[in-house]
Amino acid sequence: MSALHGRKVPRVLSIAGSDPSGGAGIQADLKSIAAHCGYGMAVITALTAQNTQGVRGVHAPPAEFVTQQLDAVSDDIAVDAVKIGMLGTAGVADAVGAWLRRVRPPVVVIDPVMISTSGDRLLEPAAEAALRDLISLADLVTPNIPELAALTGAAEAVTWTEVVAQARQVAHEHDVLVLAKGGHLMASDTPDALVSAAGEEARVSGPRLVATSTHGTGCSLSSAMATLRVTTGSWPESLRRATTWLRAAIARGESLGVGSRGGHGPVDHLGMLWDAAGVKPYALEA
Ligand SMILES: Nc1ncnc2c1ncn2[C@@H]1O[C@H](COP(=O)(O)OP(=O)(O)O)[C@@H](O)[C@H]1O
Ligand SMILES: Cc1ncc(COP(=O)(O)OP(=O)(O)O)c(N)n1
Repeated sequence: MSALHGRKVPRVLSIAGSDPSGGAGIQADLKSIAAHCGYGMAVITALTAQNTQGVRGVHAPPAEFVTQQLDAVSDDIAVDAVKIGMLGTAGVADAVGAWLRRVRPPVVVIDPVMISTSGDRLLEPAAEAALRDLISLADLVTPNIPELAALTGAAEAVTWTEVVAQARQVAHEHDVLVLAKGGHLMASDTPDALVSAAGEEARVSGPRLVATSTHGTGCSLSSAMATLRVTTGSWPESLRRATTWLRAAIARGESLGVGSRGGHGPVDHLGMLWDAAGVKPYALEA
């Protein structure tokens, strides 16, 4: 961490795809890192043409150019934590894996992005093996329920017990800590838990918010976890702080006025900070 005016600032690199509508991917990660007082950096693995309603197209850069971006950052800057999101192609996933083996930042979080909530593929099927290899290099992996099913080969979990069982299987097979997420359950609460091969290590839960502003929640949570792990040194404490923040960010997402044409809007990553700091950026009152 760098020391700035007595503060320790985590330098956090997001390796992910771009969402031009600003709610998911690199754009969500940078806002989430900033909301947790980190210095955010971004290596772009894919360009998507998407908005709050769905993905219209994906454009992948050559894998060599992803390596060039990664090296440009790590040759110059000490990376305290890395968050890996959408990888798109097998070539890009392999390039990220090769860099990770060479550089290995102290904290590595992988959000195994495969399919968006709108149902669009963000990882080509041929890249799934490369993604599995990457997971074994991570400290924490953060699959949602469909991603857990893809990783374990099981049917999608419908109960929290099934979620935890699948997360334990991933933890065992990849020797990694798993953040199991209950966002996709048909339940009145939304449990999230850190799961090792031995079982649940820490759980948080709260009532399910009646909200449409859930685009990019997985991206925002995983980059918050990467940043907070550097600051707190503890995964359970990172989970507690990240989910408390995320719930508030979901609750106030609608006030952004983004996604009001029938889509899933983004969360409000930074509004709480502005309120807490007494900053009044909006010309609401004369
Ligand atoms: N309606 C909701 N109310 C409260 N928390 C939610 C809601 N939907 C998702 N979350 C939270 O958002 C985070 C991401 O969860 P999830 O939707 O399962 O993953 P993903 O965004 O990767 O599909 C989790 O912390 C989950 O508990
Ligand atoms: C560029 C990009 N990366 C990841 C996602 C998926 O975002 P996620 O946080 O899993 O949430 P949903 O958008 O699927 O709800 C994405 N859409 N775009």
